Amino acid sequence: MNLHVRYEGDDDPDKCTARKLARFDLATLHRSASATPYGIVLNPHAEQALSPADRAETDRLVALDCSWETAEQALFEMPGVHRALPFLVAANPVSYGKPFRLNTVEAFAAALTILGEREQAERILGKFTWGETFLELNAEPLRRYADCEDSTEVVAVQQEYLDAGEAQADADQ
Ligand SMILES: C[S@@+](CC[C@H](N)C(=O)[O-])C[C@H]1O[C@@H](n2cnc3c(N)ncnc32)[C@H](O)[C@@H]1O
Repeated sequence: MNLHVRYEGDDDPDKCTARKLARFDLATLHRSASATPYGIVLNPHAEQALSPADRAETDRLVALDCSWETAEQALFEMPGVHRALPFLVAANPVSYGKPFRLNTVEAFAAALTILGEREQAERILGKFTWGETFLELNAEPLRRYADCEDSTEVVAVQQEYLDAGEAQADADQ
């Protein structure tokens, strides 16, 4: 799939995973929403979860690279099919262990895996020392999401992980 990034440029450029992908010609950066092509927009505020059914939409994936402080709903206003990623855990050094808080390359890799493009997911993560850890940490949920038919099934699988997390938190109290 073709990877596109609406690049806001307000995060540490040295740690920016989108810039690194672009340096290796693995993604294309766009400086404005209007310059960003239509695609499946990876948007944590979206109402619908990404599922394998979205493969039929387009062969373009779009992420918004900005700091989490500015990642409000309004910044995501761009044309496309907006989808949230289901429960997955970050493996990058900035947000290690945090659910839903993936960086750009992790979000692309998760989406590619759910959409059946596992090799491309491995290729982009291969540029980061911690990249393989993301696939290891999330091996089971990624496999299960990729086996789902549609968004309703993905949400049902996600619920199992959320419930398990709550039960663990209760047991720890
Ligand atoms: C907020 S930026 C932070 C990027 C970071 N500066 C970097 O260098 O990778 C991460 C982007 O990945 C995508 N993303 C992350 N978590 C997501 C989720 N749970 N659902 C949908 N998209 C997500 C979104 O496009 C989001 O804007």
